Amino acid sequence: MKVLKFGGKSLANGKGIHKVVDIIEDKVNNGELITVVLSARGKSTDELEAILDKAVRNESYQEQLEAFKKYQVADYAGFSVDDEFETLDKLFEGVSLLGDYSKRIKDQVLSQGEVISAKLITHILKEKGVNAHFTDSRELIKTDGTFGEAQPLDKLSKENVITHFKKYNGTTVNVVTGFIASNTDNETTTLGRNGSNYTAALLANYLDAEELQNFTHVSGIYTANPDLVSDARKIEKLSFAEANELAYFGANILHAKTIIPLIEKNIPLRILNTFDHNNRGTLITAENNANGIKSLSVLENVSLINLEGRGLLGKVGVDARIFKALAHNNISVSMISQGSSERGIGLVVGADKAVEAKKVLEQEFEADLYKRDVNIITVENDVSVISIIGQDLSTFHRPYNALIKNQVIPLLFNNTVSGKNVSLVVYKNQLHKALNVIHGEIFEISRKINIAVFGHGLVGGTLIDQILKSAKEIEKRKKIDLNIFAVANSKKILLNKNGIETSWRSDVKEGIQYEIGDIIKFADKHHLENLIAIDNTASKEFTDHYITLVEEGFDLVSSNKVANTLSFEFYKELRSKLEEHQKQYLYETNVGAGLPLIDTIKLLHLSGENITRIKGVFSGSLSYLFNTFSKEERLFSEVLQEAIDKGFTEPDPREDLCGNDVGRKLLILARELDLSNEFTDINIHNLIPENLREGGANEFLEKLKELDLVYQKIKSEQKPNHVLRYIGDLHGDLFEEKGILDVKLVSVPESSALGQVKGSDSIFEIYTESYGDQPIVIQGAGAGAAVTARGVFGDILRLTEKG
Ligand SMILES: NC(=O)C1=CN([C@@H]2O[C@H](COP(=O)(O)OP(=O)(O)OC[C@H]3O[C@@H](n4cnc5c(N)ncnc54)[C@H](O)[C@@H]3O)[C@@H](O)[C@H]2O)C=CC1
Ligand SMILES: N[C@@H](CC=O)C(=O)O
Repeated sequence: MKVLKFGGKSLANGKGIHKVVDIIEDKVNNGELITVVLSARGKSTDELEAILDKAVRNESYQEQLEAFKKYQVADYAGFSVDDEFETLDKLFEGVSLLGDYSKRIKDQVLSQGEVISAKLITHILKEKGVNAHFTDSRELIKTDGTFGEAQPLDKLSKENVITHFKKYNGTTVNVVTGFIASNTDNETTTLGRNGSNYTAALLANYLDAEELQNFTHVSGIYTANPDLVSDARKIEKLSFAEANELAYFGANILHAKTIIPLIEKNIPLRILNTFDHNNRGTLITAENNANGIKSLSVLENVSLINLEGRGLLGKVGVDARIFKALAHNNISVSMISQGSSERGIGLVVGADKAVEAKKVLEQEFEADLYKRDVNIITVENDVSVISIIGQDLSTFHRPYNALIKNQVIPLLFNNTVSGKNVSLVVYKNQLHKALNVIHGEIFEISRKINIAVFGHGLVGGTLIDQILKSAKEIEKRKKIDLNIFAVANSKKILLNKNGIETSWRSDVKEGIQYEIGDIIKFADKHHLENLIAIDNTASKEFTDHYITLVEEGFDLVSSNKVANTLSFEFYKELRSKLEEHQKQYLYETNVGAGLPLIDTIKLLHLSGENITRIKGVFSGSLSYLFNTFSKEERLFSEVLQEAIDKGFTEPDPREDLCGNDVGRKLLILARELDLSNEFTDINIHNLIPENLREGGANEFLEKLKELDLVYQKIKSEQKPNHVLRYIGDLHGDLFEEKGILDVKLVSVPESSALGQVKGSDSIFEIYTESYGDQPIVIQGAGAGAAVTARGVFGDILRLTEKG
């Protein structure tokens, strides 16, 4: 015999109830021996409770009661539950008159939900020719007299069940009311919330059932609640011990007490979906899983009570007093954690008990509060407990670090000594994000990295295309899901929590106006984790948002060099904010575009290698300009225009020509060596003649030809076999506070290392103490959207590894 239990959602009007009847019919037609246990339909129990509350306040409840009745008989001609409705009318009338009701009355009211449900299904089954028998569990399950949470009297109940099932057996399908029972005076009692599951487990136990099938609206037990974690996976098999842990820690389709009767008789429990009944669901048996399972469960309606006081230090019996006082008032503690100094003790209790718990503790510790041994007892209401079932402390650092990185700081955590379970208390408004972060970490599911791209010009646009093109491959190889949820220019933003599409260029035109706070709110609203902001602008204004972004949990990647070349004070402030919030800032493309320069210098410096000088052609655009102009008989303005058209220059090419861009790169390298130079310390040879320095970029571009004569003269005045190069040179005593930074145009022999540089290549000569006169040379394309975007992409991937 199999016991089938159907929950309220399965029995709701519409699709649900038909599915339930189909499942029962199918089993009967297959010759299976079954017993059916039912909950009240839809939200009937909650509705009956709500009507009761109105009645006791002497408010009008008739309309709600009529709606309840209508729902129960809807579409079922010939089905009558007049007796139950009459009972309800009388009970509500009495409660309304008295302005009071007892738990006994409440049990009588609520029990009608199950009775109506079982009667209806019996009626429908009979109409379909199934030999169904309505079975009122009050005649079978006998309990003690604790109304609202009665305990079954096993011996008596078992005898009743066996006698009943001897009489109604064979092809008869007993349709049993769940949740309700009666005491030895035959008064109605209930088994507490989730009581229908308990009824089913008791019947399975008494009847030595082969399996208990619990039909719900979900397809089994998941690694986390799928409503909160979209990547949650179904668990195929669980042991009772694991199920028990899950049940205790809030997996609301399991309840600890329902498992015990099954464990006793080794009866497998299968969690199934009424709406997808071909799915095999989750099977729970006595068999232990070799690898153990991991799952996240949540207790949402809890409060955190904190008892704080210096005087608790070393005092014996403080915990005992807490537990005794709370237990005396029937308040259960689901979690406790205390500092080794015993100065603070945190307890988790049900949210509905928090006020009472605080009062009880204040009474218990009245004298200690007076003596200031206890300073304060506080209640934090908006919290939830996440339990990582199957987790021990050996690998807990991974989800924990991920939480901190995502700015979810647990208020309290504890673990079990035996068994595997770590629980954390987090603020409720961070629950969704916390679950997703932990889930992504503990399962080998792709870790989602949520990226906001600011600036979608040459570099930004190329980067977005590169990411979209490689995202699938990266997910396959590295289990990282790169999700671009925002693309913005200075005015408009395109937002999509599930990631932008390849049509982003046209979509962004339809974007909305925004302020930086809107992106932060968007990320918060959609619980986006592992946030990275990418700055592909050349804007000073945008760098004003860096600190806010870091404070709001974003890592930063930037091709924009401005932030690293503002005042040294800002440079330090940004780094201290990054440290404070455990965020990263990567900017490999700031010097040398896609070349691995910053990383190399950082490593050399960190490993104690003394760098004595860095010299070279730092600008890709000016490299192209002078390499080409020196070699070919062409106009300076024509070659310059070519460098602009190839995307080598800054958005405003004057930034290259005036030396600022090379100056910035030099300053960035100097600061990597812990020098505290300011931009004003750089000696820059400005390539723009003074008469062309005023006015806007467009005006300048119209006058490019005026540069031709100037540079033709410089070119012709060189020594033979010499070429022009625009170089950066960081030298001086680099162990002092500041180095010497020069940016200048030089004429060098064509045969020298600098003289041989080609195309838009940059060359960096790094002199160190160990390498002596032979510098480490890094050379390659120093500008261009594709190489730069690739460098930014590299920084993003580096960040995902650090995470
Ligand atoms: N082109 C190259 O070879 C290299 C460029 N870089 C850096 O890459 C950055 C981007 O360069 P390009 O793509 O060539 O410039 P671009 O002019 O093509 O693109 C810049 C984009 O930033 C947007 N923007 C400007 N202010 C903004 C703000 N406040 N908020 C949001 N968006 C804003 C603009 O609307 C534009 O879409 C620059 O900082 C540049 O120095 C770095 C290394 C090499
Ligand atoms: N404009 C810059 C681009 C890279 O930083 C250059 O020419 O090098």
